[in-house]
Amino acid sequence: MSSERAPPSAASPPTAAAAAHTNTASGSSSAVEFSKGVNGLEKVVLRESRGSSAEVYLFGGHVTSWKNDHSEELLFVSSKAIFKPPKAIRGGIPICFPQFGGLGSLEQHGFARNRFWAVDTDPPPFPVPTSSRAYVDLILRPSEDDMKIWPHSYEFRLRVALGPGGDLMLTSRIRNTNTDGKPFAFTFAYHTYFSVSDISEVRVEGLETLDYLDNLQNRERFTEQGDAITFESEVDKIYLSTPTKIAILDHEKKRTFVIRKEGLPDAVVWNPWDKKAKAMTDFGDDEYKHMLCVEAAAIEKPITLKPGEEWKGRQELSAVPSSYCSGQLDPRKVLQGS
Ligand SMILES: O=P(O)(O)OC[C@H]1O[C@@H](O)[C@H](O)[C@@H](O)[C@@H]1O
Repeated sequence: MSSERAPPSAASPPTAAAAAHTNTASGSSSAVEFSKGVNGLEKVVLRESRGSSAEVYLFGGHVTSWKNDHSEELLFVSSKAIFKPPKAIRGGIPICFPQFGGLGSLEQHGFARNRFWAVDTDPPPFPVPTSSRAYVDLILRPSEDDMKIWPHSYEFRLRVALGPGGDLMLTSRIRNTNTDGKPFAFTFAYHTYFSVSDISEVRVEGLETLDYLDNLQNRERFTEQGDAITFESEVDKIYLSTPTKIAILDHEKKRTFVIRKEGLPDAVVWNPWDKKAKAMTDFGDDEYKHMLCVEAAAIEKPITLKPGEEWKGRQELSAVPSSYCSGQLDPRKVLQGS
């Protein structure tokens, strides 16, 4: 197993101010910078030399921004998002753990998204080194109060990395550290809110013909028809045993998002549409038109870990220009290409 050299800031103390640094010699910003975000919440800014960037809040271990090298925001965050604990931030990439949705006794989507994470100053090495200096390692461990609602000891390590080409990679490593010999089971999702020009101009490729559980119909099981998925009303589906690549084609923006995932067999597709949008206090009435959640997840078969065991779940996002409108790009090639 090869070991990985940490970038200077990843080894810095977790206090934001102390860890922030700037490359004054070149005048350019450093790859990893710690600063204060909305309402003084601590955040980490990742920057790649070609101009792409990402932001991660320690509250929730929550990615709130991912920009390409033209400084275009690729994730949706609601203009009404409340950056105030304990409510999870509306948009970006909330982490759903140890429970997806209402599938258990815990609060909706579990508690990881509204806990304060710490910077992990000494993460165990990855088998394959991250090919970027722009990354940060975070860690979540249970508090005493957490143990009362979910009586398990664990270490949840999250690496957020920005690749040289602007790809955004999230790797979660969850280890059972119970000392009582007990296994635990959990469900999980990277609840990614993609920014889209107009939901009615968007299609999702890669989920056709698959079985799904419809959250709008008591999670009854259905089979998707052959056509690519388009949107004209509320949707809340858990697609099962999905391929490792899913594409979101935004015709109007001429942009395709590609989601690559490992260890996450399921994929949730969610858009609240107009009625639910109005019912959410931290979501603008018309904002449903400009977002789509496609969530790499492990839901149908919960992950079980014995003490000492570790699970890894990874998602990699890229945004590529597409000329699909003019018929030059076959969406299937997006899915089949490497
Ligand atoms: O409002 P929350 O808790 O962030 O959840 C938003 C949505 O998240 C999706 O993942 C669920 O499938 C939906 O059922 C849910 O409404």
